[in-house]
Amino acid sequence: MPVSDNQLVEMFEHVLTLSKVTSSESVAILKSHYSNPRIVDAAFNAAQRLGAKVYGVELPALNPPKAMGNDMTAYCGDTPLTGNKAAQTALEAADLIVDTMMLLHSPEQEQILKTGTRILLAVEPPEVLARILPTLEDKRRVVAAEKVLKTAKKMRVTSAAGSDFTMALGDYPTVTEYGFADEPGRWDHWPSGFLFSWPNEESANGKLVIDIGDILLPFKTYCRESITLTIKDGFITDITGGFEAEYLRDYMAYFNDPEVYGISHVGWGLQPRAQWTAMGLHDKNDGMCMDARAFNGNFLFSTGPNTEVGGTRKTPCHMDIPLRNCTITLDDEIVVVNAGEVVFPNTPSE
Ligand SMILES: O=c1ccc(O)c[nH]1
Ligand SMILES: [Fe+2]
Repeated sequence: MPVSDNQLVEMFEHVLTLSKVTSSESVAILKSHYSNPRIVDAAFNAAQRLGAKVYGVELPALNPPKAMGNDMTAYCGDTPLTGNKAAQTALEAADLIVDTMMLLHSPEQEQILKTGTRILLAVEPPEVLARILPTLEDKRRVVAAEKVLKTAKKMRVTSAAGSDFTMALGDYPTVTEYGFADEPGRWDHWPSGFLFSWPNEESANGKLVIDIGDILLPFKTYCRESITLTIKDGFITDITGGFEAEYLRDYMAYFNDPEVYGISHVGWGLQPRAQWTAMGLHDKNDGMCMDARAFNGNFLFSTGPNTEVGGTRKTPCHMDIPLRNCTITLDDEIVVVNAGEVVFPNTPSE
């Protein structure tokens, strides 16, 4: 439902406070013409209320010739910041950047983070920002899971639908998203509440069944008939099923790039306030549907680029695919999700 301007400013004040913004800091509001002006204004006002030095950086939009649709997560790589050294310098000067235009996981974003600048992405509709307003409990829950994932050497994912997928872990970092950027050099996304890592190169093998009701992003569709993916040595080698499989095959083939079939980040959702059903209540252009990525107990896997963690796959085509009812096991013994229920670390869901 509609969120008032006043509530929006109060929420930004809450999240910027959790992000440890102080009156001795500078806050840059990064925007483009397609940013939500109400979010831009609320971020400006909230940062000023906290006494920070606030400034805006506006970048002209970039429309890559092969990009389709309006979901910014669909097409990774170059961004409106690419090549704009002056703007990047202005952004690196900030202690915290509120990104309302979506730098995604671009190389420029990584360079900015390396200077110690914090980045908070906020592009979802105000109703979603309100329903999944970050809390310290969100951080506690996600960080508790991070302790388990970051020491794991192997992940196995199974499901009654027929998935049986394994991979080695450890070569890439673990990334947490709990909704606020409270540590130097941290990127986070409000709203969120999940964590992920990447399979060691060429180690992902097996079968993943995208079952009825599972979600395909950026299509923003609930699968109506199952799709079976065969994965060999880190790459999808076969996509079978009916119409949904044909649509996915056609979309990925459009990029004419073998790297689109690479398995990218893998992890699970830990946000009880995110709902599997939420996507069905929004238009496709309302945002990127973080409910789908964060709902409690999903297995979220993705395809395509892995440059943000030093990988070599720079392909622009990025799919995020959250599955329900999976069992995720780490190192053959620690079950973190059992048939879609978060079971370890045992943390009370709100
Ligand atoms: O918050 C996000 C959004 C998209 C994505 O691919 C990862 N994390
Ligand atoms: Fe992703």
